[in-house]
Amino acid sequence: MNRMTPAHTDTALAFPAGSGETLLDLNEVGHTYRTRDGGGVEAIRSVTEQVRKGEFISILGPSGCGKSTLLMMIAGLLPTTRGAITLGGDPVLGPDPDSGIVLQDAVLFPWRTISRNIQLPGEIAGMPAAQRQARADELLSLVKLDGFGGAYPRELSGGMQQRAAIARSLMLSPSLLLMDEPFGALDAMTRDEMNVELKRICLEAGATVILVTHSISEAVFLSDRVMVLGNRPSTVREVVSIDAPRERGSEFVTTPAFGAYVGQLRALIGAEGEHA
Ligand SMILES: Nc1ncnc2c1ncn2[C@@H]1O[C@H](COP(=O)(O)OP(=O)(O)OP(=O)(O)O)[C@@H](O)[C@H]1O
Repeated sequence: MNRMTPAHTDTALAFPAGSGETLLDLNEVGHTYRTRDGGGVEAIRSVTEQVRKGEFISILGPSGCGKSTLLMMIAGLLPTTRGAITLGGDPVLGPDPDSGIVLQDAVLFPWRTISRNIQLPGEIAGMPAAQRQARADELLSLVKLDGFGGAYPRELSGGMQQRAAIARSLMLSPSLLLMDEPFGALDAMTRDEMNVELKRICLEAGATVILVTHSISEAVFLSDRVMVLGNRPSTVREVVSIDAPRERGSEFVTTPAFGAYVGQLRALIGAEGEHA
């Protein structure tokens, strides 16, 4: 299985979004939760979509429509009850080191230094110590935490902790990075800064990313394509391509194109959908 190679800036930037081969294939994927009374909650009815190597995809939709459910199925943390998912051509049947995941809470171990937190997936995978440390140093630099490897999580701000969590998710160079509201707990200004950073990190790492967010503006800022889900039981309402240069600075949000995409997505989601 091809793995994303870290920090190959030139290659990643020269590589236009979605020109690569299919990495992730969702084929009529659905999930119905079984309830204790023997009934069921159909969260996702049917999603069919292909994600190509190097793409950044956001999933938007009304609260409770099944965004996290879909992400957990892609991560192999929740089984599909309908359809099938393949990653790099292989069926997703359980958690796979080829998928890295970042959640709203950074979930760093407080008794481990930042470097040792970042190295954890490498330790679990049996990576030799020297190789782990070298990779952690590389990642600390990628997420601009040079010099903080020996610090403990409590010594870092929320945004810095999330950057450490992103670095940890990249430890095993996964093909796919899955993110569920990674900056949802941060204040608005830090969140904007983190989005600029995330865009840079993903382009430098050549990452393929699927992001669940409630924020329309975040989705437009970061994505090559935005998948809009409808109300539960969900299907894909529309997939909107964001036709803008892949390298985006904070000035992108002031452009008419940005405003037009935000308006289009807000109309698609409807009043119940979202905030920004
Ligand atoms: N373990 C469970 N058992 C039964 N129903 C569940 C379970 N987990 C989630 N659900 C239901 O499935 C639906 C989809 O939940 P999910 O968390 O995927 O939605 P979401 O779009 O991520 O929500 P939000 O935007 O509010 O975070 C919801 O109606 C939820 O109540």
